[in-house]
Amino acid sequence: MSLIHSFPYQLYLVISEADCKGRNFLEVAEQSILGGVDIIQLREKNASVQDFLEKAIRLKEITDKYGIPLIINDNTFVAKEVDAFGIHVGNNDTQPTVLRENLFQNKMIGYSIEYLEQLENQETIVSDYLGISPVFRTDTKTDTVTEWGLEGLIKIRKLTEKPLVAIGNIHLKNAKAVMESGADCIAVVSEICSAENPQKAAFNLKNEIVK
Ligand SMILES: Cc1ncc(COP(=O)(O)OP(=O)(O)O)c(N)n1
Ligand SMILES: Cc1ncsc1CCOP(=O)(O)O
Ligand SMILES: [Mg+2]
Repeated sequence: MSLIHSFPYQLYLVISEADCKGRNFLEVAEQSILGGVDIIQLREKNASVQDFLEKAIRLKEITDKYGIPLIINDNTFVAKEVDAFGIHVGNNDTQPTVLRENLFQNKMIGYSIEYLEQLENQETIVSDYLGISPVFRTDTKTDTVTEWGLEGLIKIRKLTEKPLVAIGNIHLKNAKAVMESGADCIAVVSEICSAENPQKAAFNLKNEIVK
């Protein structure tokens, strides 16, 4: 299957209220957009469905204002309710083939790669981009399988033409090396959500990776 969506994004913010450490996550999101973030994923792992939905509705007002795509993590109900641009799923979530057949035909689907064998499965084929997860081990998400490293990323780049979103412990100092290893886009949580100045953090990252 050819690509459903093109992927003209280089800087991807993955955000939750908790990751913003007491700051207003909507303000962090807006500042990040002003700094150069191209696409945002709302990833609320511990919120109730109602709370997740309310957060998504408020965030969608901001992403719509700036024409930035909003991706919802894991939750198909929230993604449909807010008419999100897309959804990101991993091995323990509803699978991309099921999403494509049911209600997500025209939405962007991101799929996490934790095992090399996944590159040959049907889930990869129907997905719009692959999350290389994680490139480097991170305290932000500890239930991970493979730390791909730059070597793993280089290897995956040779095996697929799908857009690759690298995620996991990516910061200003290693962002360029990650892009040079074959990523099309870097995704970050803490580099922006924990930054003293999220707009500046996004701006600096974008400047570092833009080709
Ligand atoms: C861009 C991006 N890549 C990978 C992930 C991880 O997704 P998943 O493996 O489903 O883990 P959780 O995020 O659900 O904990 C991601 N969210 N975004
Ligand atoms: C959601 C996710 N998926 C793989 S690693 C990760 C968290 C990345 O967070 P950080 O950018 O703070 O390392
Ligand atoms: Mg998931």
